[in-house]
Amino acid sequence: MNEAVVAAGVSKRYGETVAVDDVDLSVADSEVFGLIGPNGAGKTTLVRALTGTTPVDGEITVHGEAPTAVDADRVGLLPQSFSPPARLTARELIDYYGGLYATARDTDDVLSAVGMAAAADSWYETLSGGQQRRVCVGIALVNDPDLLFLDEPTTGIDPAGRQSLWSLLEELADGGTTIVLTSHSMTEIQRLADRVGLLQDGRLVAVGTPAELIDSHGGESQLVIDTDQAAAAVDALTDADFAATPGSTEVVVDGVSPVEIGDAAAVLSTAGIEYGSLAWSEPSLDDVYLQLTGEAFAAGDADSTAVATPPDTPSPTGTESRQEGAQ
Ligand SMILES: Nc1ncnc2c1ncn2[C@@H]1O[C@H](COP(=O)(O)OP(=O)(O)OP(=O)(O)O)[C@@H](O)[C@H]1O
Repeated sequence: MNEAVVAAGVSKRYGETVAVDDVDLSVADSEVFGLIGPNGAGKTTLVRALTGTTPVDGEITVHGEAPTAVDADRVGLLPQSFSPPARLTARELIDYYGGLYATARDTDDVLSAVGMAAAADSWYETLSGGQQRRVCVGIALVNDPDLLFLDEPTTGIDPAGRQSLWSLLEELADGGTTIVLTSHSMTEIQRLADRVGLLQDGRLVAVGTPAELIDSHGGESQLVIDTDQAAAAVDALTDADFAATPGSTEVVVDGVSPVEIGDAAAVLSTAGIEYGSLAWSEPSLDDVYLQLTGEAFAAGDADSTAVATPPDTPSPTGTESRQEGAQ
């Protein structure tokens, strides 16, 4: 398989700050590579290095050439901070940036692909933040690149808009476009990326497919039982060979497969233990991120978990999700 991007021993210092620290990385043709990591980890600096917009130590090739020498018609870039002329309409901006390339996609196609057909004739400065970001994504796509760098493409875009941009990026990826994207949304990365690299303090500390990373660093699936009889529940579950640990009003059972949820419920019923809900979750990229960075997430970006409620008990108290993501 051909490599679209290869970085070897790439480092970047800003004075005393080591923004990128000896990173080796390769991205194959048609691959979607996601870069994750805390604020200040070096994601933007690495994207800037790979696109030749900042000089670095080390070796980088893009389509076999130095990033500054590569054919601009083949590469698209959405920087993290990008402010196109404010008093041009969305349509004029797509037209304008398209005119900078030898060939460009049809302006109306681009506008509709990024969900901006209806507001195409509004000045950029009058658009909402999310609409502005959509226009910027459109600008990055306008030359129909076969290699696309997107630095936090969906920041500020509402959930429906994000879903449609994810579909758009999936279509591009299915069509063979190589994509390097950064994101703080683990949902986004898990959905889009074939492989993921986690940067921390400038170093690439883990690389792999989402499944590989979850396998190595995500921990086990968990069943969380909401009950006032935590100690008795732990005793009963432990006797039945479940790995149960008590909390104040809950019991956490590690390593429970979906088919074992019913067995755990039966153990509780047999022991006469009342509970409010059973919430099952499998490890996700969020858990990998938490494990490797030691950071905690803010609320938001919840995905689904399976919840079972016993008969004749109060309504469930809610779901616990291990797929909460920082946005
Ligand atoms: N132009 C600059 N001058 C000085 N320091 C910089 C500059 N750009 C980035 N840095 C520093 O380099 C480090 C990496 O920053 P970078 O923007 O690459 O991180 P990031 O992972 O993209 O963060 P975020 O998730 O907040 O976007 C940070 O410590 C940042 O303060």
